[in-house]
Amino acid sequence: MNNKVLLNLIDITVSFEGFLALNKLNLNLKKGELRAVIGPNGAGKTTFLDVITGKVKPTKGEVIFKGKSLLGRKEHKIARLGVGRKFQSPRIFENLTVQENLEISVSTPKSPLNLINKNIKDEQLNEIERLMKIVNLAQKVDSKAGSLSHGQKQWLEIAMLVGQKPDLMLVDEPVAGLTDEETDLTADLLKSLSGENTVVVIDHDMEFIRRLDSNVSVLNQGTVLCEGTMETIQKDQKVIDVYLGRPEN
Ligand SMILES: Nc1ncnc2c1ncn2[C@@H]1O[C@H](COP(=O)(O)OP(=O)(O)OP(=O)(O)O)[C@@H](O)[C@H]1O
Repeated sequence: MNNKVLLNLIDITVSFEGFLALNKLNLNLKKGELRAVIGPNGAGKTTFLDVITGKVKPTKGEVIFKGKSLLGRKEHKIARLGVGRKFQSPRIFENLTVQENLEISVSTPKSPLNLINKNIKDEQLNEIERLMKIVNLAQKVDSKAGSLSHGQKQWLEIAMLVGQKPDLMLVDEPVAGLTDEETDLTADLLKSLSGENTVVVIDHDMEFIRRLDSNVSVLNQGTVLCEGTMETIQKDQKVIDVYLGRPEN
């Protein structure tokens, strides 16, 4: 892993008709880093992702990605610059096979036409094989994506995201609704992707976050309350008061 900063959020404020969803949020990410972002409901986690992807325009502040400001850029331009996002519920093509879904993700330009024309190069087929192994779906290549378990659908979508080779992967609540075993496998998968990939993961499941073994940013009321290893944040009284001390955590 190198120490190059990939993403820099500086004093980001987002106001929704006067309500501050983000309030002078500062956060830096290094290339190759895996970062967990946690915090109580309404802390601003989704808004934080929305600012990076360009869905929400900050009222104040600056977002620097690969040395360039993202402010004022359209969502698709930011995606093209190398920001990929996985939403909470899988957005896969249920009627296509696992292989076909991955063919779409690695095809350039991205279009189902490339799939219909079987416009897939050898190196892309190799990449698909590699991705299927990473997410443990090699036995399911010809299965319709719709027939996969919820966990397998999540992994397929993660593989599709990796296949697009983004410089930054944003992963929103990947383990909601997964079994304990699937949750552990998802943590191991995301861990294995870091180094090569820079990954931000948002979730509420503390066992999952612990297993990621990454640095954690705790958001509260639109700002970073605490940052550090799981050990560090668990001992922080502010974090205990606003988040970890609550019975559901
Ligand atoms: N478009 C909007 N208009 C007004 N308020 C909004 C809008 N989007 C979000 N908010 C408010 O901003 C705050 C932060 O919301 P956000 O969804 O970012 O929190 P979160 O940490 O992702 O919460 P959760 O864990 O529940 O998903 C919340 O109080 C929410 O109600």
